[in-house]
Amino acid sequence: MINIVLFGKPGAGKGTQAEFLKEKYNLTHLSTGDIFRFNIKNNTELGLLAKTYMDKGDLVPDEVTIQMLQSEVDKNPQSAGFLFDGFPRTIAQAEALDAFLATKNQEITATVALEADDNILVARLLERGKTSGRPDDQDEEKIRNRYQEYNEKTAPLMDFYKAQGKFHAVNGIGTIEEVTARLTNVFDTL
Ligand SMILES: Nc1ncnc2c1ncn2[C@@H]1O[C@H](COP(=O)(O)OP(=O)(O)O)[C@@H](O)[C@H]1O
Repeated sequence: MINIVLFGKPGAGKGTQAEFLKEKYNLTHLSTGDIFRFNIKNNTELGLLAKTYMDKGDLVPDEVTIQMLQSEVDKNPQSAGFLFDGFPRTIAQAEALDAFLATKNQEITATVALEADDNILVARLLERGKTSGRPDDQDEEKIRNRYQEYNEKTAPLMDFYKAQGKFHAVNGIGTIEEVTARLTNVFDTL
């Protein structure tokens, strides 16, 4: 069983690459952003709560996010492994994930980061905002706020996983196929 954290800034291409990787490696793809958006669409209590944070580009509180993620993992007891996308995004989430997996005699196998320059990513998100309908992609100020959240709360995770010897990075700039090939090279060593 392999459990991978797909890591990277907003717009780095995690969702796009996850679609391919989950098929090739037979992993259950869990995107916290997608799960929150599904809840917003269906007007659930969780969705209404998450929306107040997401629309501003703020992170949803840890307690809510951790609980949701754990319940999604528990919905897939037969899974051959998980591909976590957009989670963990804070040290508290990463610690909670380690503790939760340990209760199942599991662990994170590796964290694989997609790296790209902020200016390229902001341009990508504004482009995506034209068609995605996502409010957080349509306003440069909200996008900048997401990067601030990333720098303050998520970037420290790189050292967290490096300290465990689990951090790998690939260049996220190039065609989708080029980036997929780089990711596959790393996954095949795990
Ligand atoms: N692990 C998480 N912790 C807190 N908030 C989250 C988490 N994952 C997603 N979110 C919320 O959902 C929003 C969108 O996330 P996501 O779809 O992963 O897009 P992106 O990576 O492009 O920002 C985030 O800005 C945040 O508000």
